[in-house]
Amino acid sequence: MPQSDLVIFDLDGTLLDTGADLVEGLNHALATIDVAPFENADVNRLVGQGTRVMVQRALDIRGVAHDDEKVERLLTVFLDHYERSMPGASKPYPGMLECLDRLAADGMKLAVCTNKHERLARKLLDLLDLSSRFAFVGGGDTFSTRKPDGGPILATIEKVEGATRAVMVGDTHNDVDAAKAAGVPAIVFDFGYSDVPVTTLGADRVLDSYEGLTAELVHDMLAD
Ligand SMILES: O=C(O)COP(=O)(O)O
Ligand SMILES: [Mg+2]
Repeated sequence: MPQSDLVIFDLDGTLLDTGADLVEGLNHALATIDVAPFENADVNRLVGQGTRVMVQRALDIRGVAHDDEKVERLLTVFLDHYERSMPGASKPYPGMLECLDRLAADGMKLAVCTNKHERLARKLLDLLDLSSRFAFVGGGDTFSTRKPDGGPILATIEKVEGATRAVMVGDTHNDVDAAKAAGVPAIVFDFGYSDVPVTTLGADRVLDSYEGLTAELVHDMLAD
């Protein structure tokens, strides 16, 4: 089996602009208990640790007391609505498809490591006709830990046959911290859902568009 370099992508805020659909689904769930809706711009303080944490954060921000049962009930309403509405307005960021094409043309393997439920991630990628581009897709419930732990990154590398070295591409501290914990170089995009300036995250490279993500950059980073 020839060795391939692997580029691991985060999903929400990195491959796909999913924020409006996540906020819409959240608002649908919150409306059932008369909690005021959020704006799309609030996605940065809500998304990142999976949908259960998104619901908990929303209730915390609104000052609504919650127990496991309340969170579970809202999560079920959210998931049902979100999944039925897919793909909604979720779409690739500009230049993403061309980027995947050129990395694959260079012989690189591609994978997804997201904190989104694996089922939701796979379904969304299927509906957008993107699944065949990835050698492996793992979600927040695929492994025993989730980002910012390094485990999911190491497990993703193991799952992709022939992959020994990888670069992680993401949008938040979860991605950079997970990459560091796994000993893998990190690239962050500045157009995603980080709640702090991405320049403070400690990534090896900060990019403002997919145009800058070239096979040459990945080779350089792996050679460093
Ligand atoms: O759904 C989330 O909360 C985070 O998803 P991500 O890891 O793909 O950014
Ligand atoms: Mg993300």
